[in-house]
Amino acid sequence: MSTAMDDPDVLAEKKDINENMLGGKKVKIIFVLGGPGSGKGTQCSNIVEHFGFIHLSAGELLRAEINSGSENGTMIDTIIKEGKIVPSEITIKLLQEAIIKGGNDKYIIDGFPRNEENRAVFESVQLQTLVTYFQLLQINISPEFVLFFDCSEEEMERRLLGRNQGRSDDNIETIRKRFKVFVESSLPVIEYYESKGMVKKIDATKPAPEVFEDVKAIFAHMA
Ligand SMILES: Nc1ncnc2c1ncn2[C@@H]1O[C@H](COP(=O)(O)OP(=O)(O)O)[C@@H](O)[C@H]1O
Ligand SMILES: Nc1ccn([C@@H]2O[C@H](COP(=O)(O)OP(=O)(O)O)[C@@H](O)[C@H]2O)c(=O)n1
Ligand SMILES: [Mg+2]
Repeated sequence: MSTAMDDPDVLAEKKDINENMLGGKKVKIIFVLGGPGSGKGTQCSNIVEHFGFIHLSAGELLRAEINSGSENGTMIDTIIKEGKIVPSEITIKLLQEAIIKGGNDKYIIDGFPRNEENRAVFESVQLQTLVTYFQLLQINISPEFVLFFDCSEEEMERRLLGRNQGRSDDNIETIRKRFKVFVESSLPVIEYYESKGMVKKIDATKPAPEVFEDVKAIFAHMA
């Protein structure tokens, strides 16, 4: 019986993905979590520079989606301004597209999963991905580990108010809402990974170069 999987175009695309993007290697994923302003983006840039990962920021992908004028843009914009979490299907689709486009075998994903739904839907989509169309993609279902930047709210607030990137959510009213969402929805995800012994916690209140020394020690052990 002939299926879509036998379509020559589909087969050619699968072959390209396998040969050009992944070289038969498993795709490794590390989640970088921490409150708003804890320094995720800053340290991810350092990790890219020193350890050859591709950095995907869920928040940046969502902001790019707003700016691209996509049909979901207005809805995403409203949710971000309220400090709430965008439906997982949208964020995961953007992440998956970026992973496939990235053509690398190691990714640091920053700001994701931000709630239990993010985590559960990502796992189920990865499972489907493995057994259906992208069976050659071998994306691991669970991250290698979770890097958690632990920082006080007082310090995070100071950093966000000084970030000056013109973000619609870096105002005191939205910042307070984001802190609440972090405590109520994101910390439980970190606790979940902690219960599995997968969290590497870093004191992120220190100056950025000192934080990177601790990050380096973790990644050096990985190599
Ligand atoms: N360790 C640090 N100490 C002081 N300021 C920092 C530190 N790390 C990052 N920053 C600054 O704080 C702001 C938020 O950092 P960012 O990396 O964007 O955090 P996140 O992605 O977690 O929100 C930025 O203006 C950044 O330059
Ligand atoms: N997994 C995610 C990540 C971000 N977001 C949204 O995007 C906003 C900005 O995320 P971000 O990671 O860029 O923010 P920071 O923690 O870097 O300050 C969040 O406050 C959410 O509204 C989301 O809905 N789901
Ligand atoms: Mg960020």
